[in-house]
Amino acid sequence: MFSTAARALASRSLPRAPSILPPSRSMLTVSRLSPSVAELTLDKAPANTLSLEMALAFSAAVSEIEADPSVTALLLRSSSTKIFSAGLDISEMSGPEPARLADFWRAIQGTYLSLYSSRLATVACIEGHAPAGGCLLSLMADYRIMTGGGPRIGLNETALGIAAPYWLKDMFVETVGRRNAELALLKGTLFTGEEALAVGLVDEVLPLEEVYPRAKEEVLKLARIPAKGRAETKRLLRGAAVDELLAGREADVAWFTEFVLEEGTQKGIKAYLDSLKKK
Ligand SMILES: CCCCC/C=C\CCC/C=C/CC(=O)SCCNC(=O)CCNC(=O)[C@H](O)C(C)(C)COP(=O)(O)OP(=O)(O)OC[C@H]1O[C@@H](n2cnc3c(N)ncnc32)[C@H](O)[C@@H]1OP(=O)(O)O
Repeated sequence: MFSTAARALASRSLPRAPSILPPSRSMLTVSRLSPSVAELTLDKAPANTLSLEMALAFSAAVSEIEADPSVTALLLRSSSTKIFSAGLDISEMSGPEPARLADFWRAIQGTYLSLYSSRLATVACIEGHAPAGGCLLSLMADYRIMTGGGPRIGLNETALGIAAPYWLKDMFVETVGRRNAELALLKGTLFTGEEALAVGLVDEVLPLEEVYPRAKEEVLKLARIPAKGRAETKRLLRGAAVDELLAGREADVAWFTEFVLEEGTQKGIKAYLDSLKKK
């Protein structure tokens, strides 16, 4: 929906090196809820983490869905009711090969560029945990419905000793407001559904069994809103943020790779990965 030039720039910057595997569709499934509504299901056990291949497959799937003019809306969900997505695949950042690490970050940027700028009406059905990059995926949607009680959502980067990139931080600030964002980002808060609703991070909270039916109902409703007006409104709301990342994409890659490759960061990443595996 954004300018053709911006789109071309976005796709030209995606990894093209021969060492990169082609996007695998086995980590995602795409189906139709109705002739005009697609459903994209994250299906990468055990935690739907965003590896390089997963991030590439995600953007490719969104672009493919968007390329079909009969589709006006998209429902994003997970095949697991326990984990929506556990965020970035931390093993991509542990002892990484620098060129792959840079491609990994370009691919993560690509997930944002593909969904946040989408012409489609988008709903995230968050039945399970959505920390960090999992929260990022849901923030790129237009509407979020989450399970109450157990699962957590939020940007916990600070608690892990890292910082969210500016484009993710900005999307969070836009969603929950400046003060709520400061409090949450500085502490690395992971919210329950009810807490997330109170700060505006999600739009509805329901018992698990009601989340998917309600998300389907909402996306089918949003699909009926006139597509052209919606697409232009989204461009007016989000275009500047998307253009800012497009213009500074490689600087953002440099920020990320330098930070991750530092010795101290590597020690922290390894310790965190080990703690996850020992759980
Ligand atoms: C952390 C340093 C990163 C440095 C980057 C530097 C700067 C960049 C800043 C950019 C922003 C980063 C955003 C991110 O997304 S970083 C990732 C943050 N994610 C998390 O902290 C979530 C970690 N996971 C959990 O807390 C839990 O898994 C859970 C989501 C609450 C679910 O718990 P549970 O149901 O108990 O499942 P398990 O914990 O047993 O997990 C199953 C399985 O999956 C592996 N796993 C989970 N999360 C990740 C992950 N993010 N990356 C890689 N692997 C992960 C976990 O180790 C288990 O594996 P095994 O079955 O083999 O034991």
